[in-house]
Amino acid sequence: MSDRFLYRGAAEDLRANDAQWRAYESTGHCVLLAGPGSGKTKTLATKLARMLDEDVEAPRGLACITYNNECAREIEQRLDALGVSRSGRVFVGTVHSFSLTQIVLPYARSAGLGLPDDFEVATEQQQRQAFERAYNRVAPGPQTPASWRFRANRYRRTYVNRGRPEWRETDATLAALVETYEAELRALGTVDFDDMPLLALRALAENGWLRTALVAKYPILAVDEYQDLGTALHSMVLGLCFRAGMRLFAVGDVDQSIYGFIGAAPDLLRRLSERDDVETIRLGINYRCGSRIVTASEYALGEARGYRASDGAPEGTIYFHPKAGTSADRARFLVGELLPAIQGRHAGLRLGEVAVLYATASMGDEVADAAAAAGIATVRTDGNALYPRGSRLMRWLEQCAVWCCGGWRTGRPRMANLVEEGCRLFRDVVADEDGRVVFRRLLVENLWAHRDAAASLHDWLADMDAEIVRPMVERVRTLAEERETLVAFIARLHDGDPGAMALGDFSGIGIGADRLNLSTLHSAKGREFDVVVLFEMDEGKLPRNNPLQDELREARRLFYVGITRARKEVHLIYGMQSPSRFVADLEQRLAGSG
Ligand SMILES: Nc1ncnc2c1ncn2[C@@H]1O[C@H](COP(=O)(O)OP(=O)(O)OP(=O)(O)O)[C@@H](O)[C@H]1O
Repeated sequence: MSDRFLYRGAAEDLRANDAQWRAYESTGHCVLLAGPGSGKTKTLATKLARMLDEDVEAPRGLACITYNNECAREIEQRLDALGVSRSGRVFVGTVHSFSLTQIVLPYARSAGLGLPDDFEVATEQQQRQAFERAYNRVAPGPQTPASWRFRANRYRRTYVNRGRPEWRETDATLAALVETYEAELRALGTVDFDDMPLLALRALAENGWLRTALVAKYPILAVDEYQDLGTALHSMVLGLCFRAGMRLFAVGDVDQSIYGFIGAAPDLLRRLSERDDVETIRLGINYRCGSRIVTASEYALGEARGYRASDGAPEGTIYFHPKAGTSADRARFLVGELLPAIQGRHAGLRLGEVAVLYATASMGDEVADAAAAAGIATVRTDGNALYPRGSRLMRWLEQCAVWCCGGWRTGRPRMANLVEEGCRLFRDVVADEDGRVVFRRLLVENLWAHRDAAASLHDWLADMDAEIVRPMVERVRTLAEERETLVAFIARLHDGDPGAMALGDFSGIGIGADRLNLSTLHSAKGREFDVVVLFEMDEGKLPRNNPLQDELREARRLFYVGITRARKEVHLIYGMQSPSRFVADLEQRLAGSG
């Protein structure tokens, strides 16, 4: 089969599942409501490939908005596997990058956004200082600027239409604080992350020609993880799809909404799915989890959804581990007793197939310490990781490091893929064939000259930054934040012992096959493992003490997301005297179900 039609082969997997097939065959606005492991990403990617081939004529294309860069990568990789060629017809990225690269950067001036031509994305330090100045001017109250900043940003994301009375009436102080803060940013000639969708929305709302231009370029808009994307994206969808004529293909799961605390509003997905002009399809089979884990997950959620495991799925097991002592004692139990027992049960199980999930990064410190003491390698995806795992630039550099540490000999990763991903990262600079040739030469020369696993990581990164990243980022404003991550990491290495971490250590970080995964529950979303250990599932930790109703519901959904990451085994570890109400409830219900 030619590459162009690979998706038709992949579509055969969907045929036996009536709901997936209907989504694949849909012709109008379609919303796919899909529980964990139900194949929503698989269906979405196959449908994207089909729409691109059959419904949209080149040079028009389609845009797919995802929750974060990690999800964008996942979709890009699946599209690659389906043979979707990398022309400029497909946009895959976050709502922020869509707003910035497709609307604000190209049209800021003609859409009358009042930004200087050379506006920049503010660094974290500039944002913090701008907020402190705004805080001093508005003098909102006794708490710290940091706590006001969190609330102000949530307010900004929630009330996106400043023309409506709610903007000022709901909380006049927060409205004033936001406006003063934004004015401070503009005085520096900068915008911040949250500005991007808001500015894009304003540009679209005020300029009919811009909506027309966007619909001409992207007649189809796909949205993944809709429940987590918030009000700005929803308003954009309403304007572009239900007024300007883009066709919508949206995917999400209200039960997996875990970002309400920063302004996501799962109800928007529900409302979308209830519209008369939308075909709503629900997927009911969970292809990931064993049948007992599917049952447990519904108990954990506290709602019956009628999901079932696929035919022939193994049963799966839930284990409860109440343990006396401190959380450090429980971490040592996990590493010293539980892990060997798990590995004993599953011959050949790689550590990368096991994940330890917890509510906050500090709980991960306990496990990381215990693992380090026992000589077990870990890979962390939480706020205390060496750097944010979501950073595309860092992930690309990791892969470059793998190449320098022997990949050049084994062909894993292939240089062609490094060039491809680099071109994608720096796409505003490496725009045409000539640019690609120059970029390829630059990359090959640099990596070839740095093939030494024992080299100092600090020096290697500093060289990569000076030779490749900085010159590129100076011309790609969208990557300013990514480079900040890199610069901060280089500074951290320098403040420690610059020679202490070798390139070989860094190249191993990205390859988790033999490393135990440590992650917050939030960062585990969308991932899957054979065995999941939920660590510190105590009342007061999940949920936190005295939760508000909304917080309690969101904590429950977080618990649900954790359980549904597992294919074969779920382990719950908690203090003997303080099990979370979710754990106690689950144990009782499972006992009752026999
Ligand atoms: N029709 C199908 N037949 C067989 N396997 C399938 C089918 N649909 C999906 N799967 C498999 O089920 C697993 C989960 O699919 P996918 O990652 O697309 O789920 P998801 O709905 O995005 O999950 P989550 O919301 O939990 O992240 C994958 O391994 C996928 O290949």
